[in-house]
Amino acid sequence: MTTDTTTKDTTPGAPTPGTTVLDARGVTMRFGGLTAVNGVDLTVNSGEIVGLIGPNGAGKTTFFNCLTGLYIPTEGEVRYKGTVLPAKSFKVTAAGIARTFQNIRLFANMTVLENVLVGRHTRTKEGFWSAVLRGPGFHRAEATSRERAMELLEFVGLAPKAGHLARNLPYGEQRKLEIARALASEPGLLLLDEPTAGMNPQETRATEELVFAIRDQGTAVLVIEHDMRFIFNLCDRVAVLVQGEKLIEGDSATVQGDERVIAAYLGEPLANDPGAAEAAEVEAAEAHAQADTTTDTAAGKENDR
Ligand SMILES: Nc1ncnc2c1ncn2[C@@H]1O[C@H](COP(=O)(O)OP(=O)(O)OP(=O)(O)O)[C@@H](O)[C@H]1O
Repeated sequence: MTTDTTTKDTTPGAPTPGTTVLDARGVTMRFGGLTAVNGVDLTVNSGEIVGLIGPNGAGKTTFFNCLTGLYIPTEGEVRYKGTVLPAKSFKVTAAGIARTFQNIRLFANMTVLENVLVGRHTRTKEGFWSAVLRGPGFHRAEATSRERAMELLEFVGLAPKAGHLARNLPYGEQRKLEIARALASEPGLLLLDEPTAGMNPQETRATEELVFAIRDQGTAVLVIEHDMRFIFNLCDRVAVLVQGEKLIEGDSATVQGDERVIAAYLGEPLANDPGAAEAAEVEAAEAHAQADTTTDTAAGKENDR
């Protein structure tokens, strides 16, 4: 795996830096009466790593699910390279968006190599009969897939463990394998949902290098993460979700220094935030009740005399 964090892909056919890969507009997702994501706009350009942060329950994973066809947004539109995405996750993967999940979802009893090969299926043109009859076309395609899968394992540093069962890998390597499997579909955009959750500092640092290398190979990245140091080191741009709405978006320095972001993480009420009116009402009611109790107590003391 290369650890060069500065070079950009200059091979022919690589996307022009700065072109829009993902364009999400007004994405809203409601579950009954709960609005988990509310009118969120977000773009990711080629050559970029964009971070999506926010407190627990802010709507980050729901937004990811809207991007990958797992959920059909109640409102809004998601375009990948200018085309509106189909509302089926396998079609979204075929279009060029791959993802990893918050909780590792590997095929535990398959080998490391087989897990990556599963990720290749959207890029394999051989059909059902070819697989059943196992003709020369099938064997050629299988050999190409294995070669590409081994390249990816080399890239993430797991080639020596290609024959191991996935369940026997240490945690950090299982996360790497998930990334390799996602890359096997040759995505133009990779969505990572909490890629460093449960990792030690060395594993987190290695993941950072891996994400830079993925970006340098021409894949744009959108990443959800709670580890702020990781996010602010890694991302060109960071968007903050709070209670389903985008609070702010900017470079790491801007977002890190924004008082509203700090307040959102500390749980302080924000000016103009979605729950501010209700919080103010509750506070006023509590203050009123407190005042009544004080008066009653004073009056009681008066009557006791
Ligand atoms: N399938 C669902 N049905 C009903 N409510 C849901 C569903 N999925 C998520 N929610 C709710 O939507 C809100 C946003 O949840 P979501 O998991 O997207 O937040 P998050 O920012 O990813 O949180 P975390 O950082 O804890 O993973 C939460 O109130 C959650 O309970």
